[in-house]
Amino acid sequence: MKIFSAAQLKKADELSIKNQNITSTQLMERAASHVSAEIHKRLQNSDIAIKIFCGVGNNGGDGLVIARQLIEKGYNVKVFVVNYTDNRSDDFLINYDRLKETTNDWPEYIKSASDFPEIDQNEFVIDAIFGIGLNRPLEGWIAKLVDHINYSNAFILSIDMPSGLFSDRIPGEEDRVISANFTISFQTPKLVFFLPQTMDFVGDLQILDIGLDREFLSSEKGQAELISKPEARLLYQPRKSNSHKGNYGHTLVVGGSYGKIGSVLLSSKAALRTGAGLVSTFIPKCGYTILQTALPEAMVIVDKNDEKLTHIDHGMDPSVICFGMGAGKDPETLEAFKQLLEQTKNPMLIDADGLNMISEHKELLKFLPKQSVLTPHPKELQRLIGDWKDDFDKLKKVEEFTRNHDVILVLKGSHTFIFGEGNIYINNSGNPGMATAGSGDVLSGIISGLISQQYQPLAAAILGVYLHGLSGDIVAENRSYQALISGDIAENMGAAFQSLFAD
Ligand SMILES: NC(=O)C1=CN([C@@H]2O[C@H](COP(=O)(O)OP(=O)(O)OC[C@H]3O[C@@H](n4cnc5c(N)ncnc54)[C@H](O)[C@@H]3O)[C@@H](O)[C@H]2O)[C@@H](O)CC1
Ligand SMILES: Nc1ncnc2c1ncn2[C@@H]1O[C@H](COP(=O)(O)OP(=O)(O)O)[C@@H](O)[C@H]1O
Ligand SMILES: [K+]
Repeated sequence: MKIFSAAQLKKADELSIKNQNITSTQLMERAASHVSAEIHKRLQNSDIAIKIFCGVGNNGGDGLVIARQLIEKGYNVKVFVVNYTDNRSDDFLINYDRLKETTNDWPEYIKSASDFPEIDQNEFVIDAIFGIGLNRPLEGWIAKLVDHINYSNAFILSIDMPSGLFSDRIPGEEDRVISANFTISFQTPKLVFFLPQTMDFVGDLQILDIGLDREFLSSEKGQAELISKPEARLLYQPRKSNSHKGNYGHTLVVGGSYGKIGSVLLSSKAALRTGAGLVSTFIPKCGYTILQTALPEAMVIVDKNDEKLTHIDHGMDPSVICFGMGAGKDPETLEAFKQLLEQTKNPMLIDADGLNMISEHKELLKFLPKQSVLTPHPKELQRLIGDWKDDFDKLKKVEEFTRNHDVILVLKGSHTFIFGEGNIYINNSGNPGMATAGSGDVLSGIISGLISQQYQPLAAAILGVYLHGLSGDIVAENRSYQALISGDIAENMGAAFQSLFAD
């Protein structure tokens, strides 16, 4: 699903009104009807007290329509107009009149802090104060109202955006933003719903299709693309029945040091479980018995050195080399890594200490094979590209980096971002149970396993990240977040592949 900017969404609204020959009031009615239907489905005529806070723009207009429709269904609704200005949008005014025709319990006006209503923690608050029209931080009593709502501990549903959240910048520390439990947003998600600095304001997220112009939505380039099952499915390449292991490539996993052989084991197992035809490992001697015992399906070649990598003379022609997990940064390992980079022409996957060595020796960047996949977590990224001002600045810097070095970059996190070929992809699978040692090693193996099967590196990164999260989700469902360990993610790849086509 594409992610659009506020300006693009406004354009989509205008085009839809023109091409569908409807008024903006009708579009608002349609959008808000979807929301009230959704609320009705969940509340099932409960007698919970609903307080709806409406701004005086179109987000407030949505709130008024939702109020009217819920009142018509018999819900216990109280409407408050957050009167931050005496100007009103046309559709606010139209829907204000319509609301008055529906109820004698007219909206109350909030013009200062003394007008704030009490909000009980058992009530249901609908936040329709500001949507994508917010263009400056909330001030004075409106900022206080946001605190008042947040501190009430009531359940908060935000319409389109949590009020106070900008669609194109990070709020400052002093800025007030509604902390929603649930956000229902129109047509497409907004980029800030996925950034680490702003995602917590959103709560659970639901996107409602309000029937905006299809032609525009499909032809316009988004700011980013959200990767869920339908998008991941499109990248999948079926296996031919008339095939053999040679068709699925050879993944060489290079890494490990004394006490960290497990990382190579995790990556190698993940590559095999993802479908690589052959998997070999190149490790220090101390890992030989461990690997041969724990993973008999993999071949093992060892370094001359017992405890670290010093000469990576693998003598093979692998489809892809996955480098760095547990490798350490010993000067001899650094030298061996440099030679490996110089010798390798195919795209590589570089993780962990591979990334750290590049960060400390930026001259290595020029030896990176084109279209290699780098998989940093945020700390590794900071070592690689330096500091950033905020998450938007980070996106810009990573885009520049991937362009300058012709690489794919997988920025791991609760929503992993994939950068490549001028686009940003945001992963929508995964869960906090995956915040556990070694889950990054498993991801490296999965992506490498896909590259070895001739997926393009960018497609391998997107599909690999999605499947990794999906596998983690299936494990967490059966075992809980706490009990999930990274080996489970690799073991469970079968269920992830099956689930890709299950519905
Ligand atoms: N046809 C349409 O236009 C549709 C619009 N929809 C709704 O319309 C919303 C956008 O509506 P608007 O463009 O009216 O904008 P908002 O309702 O988000 O904001 C209203 C106005 O408040 C002013 N404002 C911004 N920041 C402020 C601040 N800090 N303090 C005081 N005033 C401030 C701005 O002038 C802004 O236009 C969407 O988020 C969505 O909820 C939906 O009904 C779908 C259809
Ligand atoms: N809260 C979370 N939600 C979803 N995925 C997560 C979460 N925390 C971590 N992950 C995933 O787990 C992996 C952790 O990788 P990494 O930090 O390299 O760990 P390690 O070094 O232990 O292997 C990444 O793929 C990341 O996206
Ligand atoms: K809102």
